[in-house]
Amino acid sequence: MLPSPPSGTILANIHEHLARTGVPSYRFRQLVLALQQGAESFDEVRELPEPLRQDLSAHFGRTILPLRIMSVQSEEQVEKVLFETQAGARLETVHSRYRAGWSSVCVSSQAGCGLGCTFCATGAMGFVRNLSSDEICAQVVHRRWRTEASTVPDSVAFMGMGEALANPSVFTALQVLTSEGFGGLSPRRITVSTVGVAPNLERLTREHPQVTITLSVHSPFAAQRAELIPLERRYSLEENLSILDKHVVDVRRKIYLAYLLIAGVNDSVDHLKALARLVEARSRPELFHVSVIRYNDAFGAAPSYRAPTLEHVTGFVAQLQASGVHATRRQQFGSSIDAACGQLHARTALSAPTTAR
Ligand SMILES: C[S@@+](CC[C@H](N)C(=O)[O-])C[C@H]1O[C@@H](n2cnc3c(N)ncnc32)[C@H](O)[C@@H]1O
Ligand code: SF4
Repeated sequence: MLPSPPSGTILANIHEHLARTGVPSYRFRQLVLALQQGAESFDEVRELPEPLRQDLSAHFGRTILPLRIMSVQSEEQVEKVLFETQAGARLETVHSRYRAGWSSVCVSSQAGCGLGCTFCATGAMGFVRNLSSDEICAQVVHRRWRTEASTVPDSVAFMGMGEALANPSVFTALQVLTSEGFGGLSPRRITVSTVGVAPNLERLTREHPQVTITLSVHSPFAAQRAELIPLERRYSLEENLSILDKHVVDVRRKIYLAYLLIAGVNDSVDHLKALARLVEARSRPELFHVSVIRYNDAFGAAPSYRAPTLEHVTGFVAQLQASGVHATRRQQFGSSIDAACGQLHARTALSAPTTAR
């Protein structure tokens, strides 16, 4: 027996329509199974009788997935896809394949972002709109990254375009993705990265306690953090950290603190020491892991920003470790096709040939 799909999703609307028109519930199960196996239109669900397929197409349109591929760019194991929603908004999704067949998808939660962080290409675009839960889930289950072995990628990161915790539909998407019978993904394999929308961070810890959380820190000093991440003025780093302090005690799961290194801006010894003190002050410091990110050139970001040298990044990580902080450098791929952290701006179609399928 399938659980009822979360309301507001296309699955819920189909479920309701089938029940209202007296269609037996096993037809809905057949449809969900076909979707999990890659069907994208009602026509493709051959298990359903033709009149039912026609009725569903008439009510919901031919395509079940609400995204159309506009262009694809690849670099080694990374593929960036520019999608367009049915309403014409554009967003990018990045799929990576690692050794041993592991794959990961980095999804967008918004078209653009309204939070205006000064180092981020998506922030420079401004806010276009929140993506619906269907548009978010469609990025995860898209048949482009389906393999014979699995219908969904091994892990999902909300690290694409937008601030996930500024979009309430992300909560519905998490429900769908983690529900047995629908996405079926382990919440531990989902990461939500946020600059810290405190009330929704608290909600995330309550409703999805097993989801992995990354909080973007980027400066241990409030005044500077507010320059880099204007949302600091509304929800401070301290407020967000105190939510996480409680959460780690409750769930004993690792929390990631992202620290973006920009040369000459936030990479000094004073920054390092203050960051180490910030971690030491946590309720369970051993459960906080600092993930150091080297700045990627980002379209529309402050022109003076530069990436520190690799040696400097490695040294920063080593010194954090020497201070007793769990820290590593985040490996990044795809920068030559603007697919790395902070580089997504959904303008690929202007320069890239369409190789959609
Ligand atoms: C694009 S954001 C999306 C998730 C969420 N809005 C956030 O900021 O945490 C994902 C990660 O990319 C980082 N990022 C943004 N701009 C970057 C840049 N130019 N270079 C490297 N990382 C960047 C963010 O700080 C964040 O840790
Ligand atoms: S870093 Fe995250 S919150 Fe800031 S502008 Fe970019 S997507 Fe938005």
